[in-house]
Amino acid sequence: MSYYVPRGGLPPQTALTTDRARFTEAYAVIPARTLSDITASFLPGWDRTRLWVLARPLSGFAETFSQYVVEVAPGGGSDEPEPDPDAEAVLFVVDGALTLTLDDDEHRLEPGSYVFLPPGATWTLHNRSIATAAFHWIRKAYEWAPGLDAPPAFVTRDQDVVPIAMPDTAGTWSTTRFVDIADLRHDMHVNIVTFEPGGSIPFPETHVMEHGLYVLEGKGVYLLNQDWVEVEAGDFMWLRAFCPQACYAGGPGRFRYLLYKDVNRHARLGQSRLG
Ligand SMILES: NC(=O)N[C@H](N)C(=O)O
Repeated sequence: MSYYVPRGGLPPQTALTTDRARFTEAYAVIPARTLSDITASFLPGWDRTRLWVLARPLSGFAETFSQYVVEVAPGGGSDEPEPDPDAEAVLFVVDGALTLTLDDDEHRLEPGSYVFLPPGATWTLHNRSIATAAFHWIRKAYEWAPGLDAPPAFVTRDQDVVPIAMPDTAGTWSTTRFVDIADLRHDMHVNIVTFEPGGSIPFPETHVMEHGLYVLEGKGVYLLNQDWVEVEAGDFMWLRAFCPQACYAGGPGRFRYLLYKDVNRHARLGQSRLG
């Protein structure tokens, strides 16, 4: 498996400023080279760590998630990584080696490692190696549902999960699912979508679920609302609810992205006009 790893820095002064960056009512595109030193920030409680915030709720409670790419230098990390007791999270490692403690267990994470953390999980994360490590961190306020507990934490790897081919696509479009879709304790899915060259989403999927799409590998052309946008490894797309979406994989290799999606809960009701 190979995953794009942002390196920061700054584009050279000779670079053109035209790029594919977009911010519209329905979606945003953050091209890979936008993850420069200028747009990095730091977090309280984290040592020798910087991050790029790719997504966050923008208009009150209308959006559901936040997403970061986090870079941890040797000796860095956190003993108190998550300040919000309601936050659930997925961590997906793209570079280097990290040591996770989860309750009393220690896990060595490597590129492809995937961690689900329910709200209130007891965890720490450190880089005890001599090289920089990087991971994606997707966070959401967990929505409790009557009669259901929060799902348990787990650690797995992209390499160990068999992708499920979409029907009638001859295997050119598949999804690596890290949780059972029948497990309604989960209110978010973070999957990896893979297209072989020539694979496509051949219709404008339009649905209430929001998305964060981080391109891990390859390139493609993506329909976002009314616009076709070329995207490549390291680019991030933020899609609001209902944003129509389709794509063609560009080849010559696979086109893969990490996909966030909110699922399995009632739509919040608007404010009552009665009384
Ligand atoms: N843009 C996407 O990859 N969307 C997925 N098919 C999905 O919504 O599950």
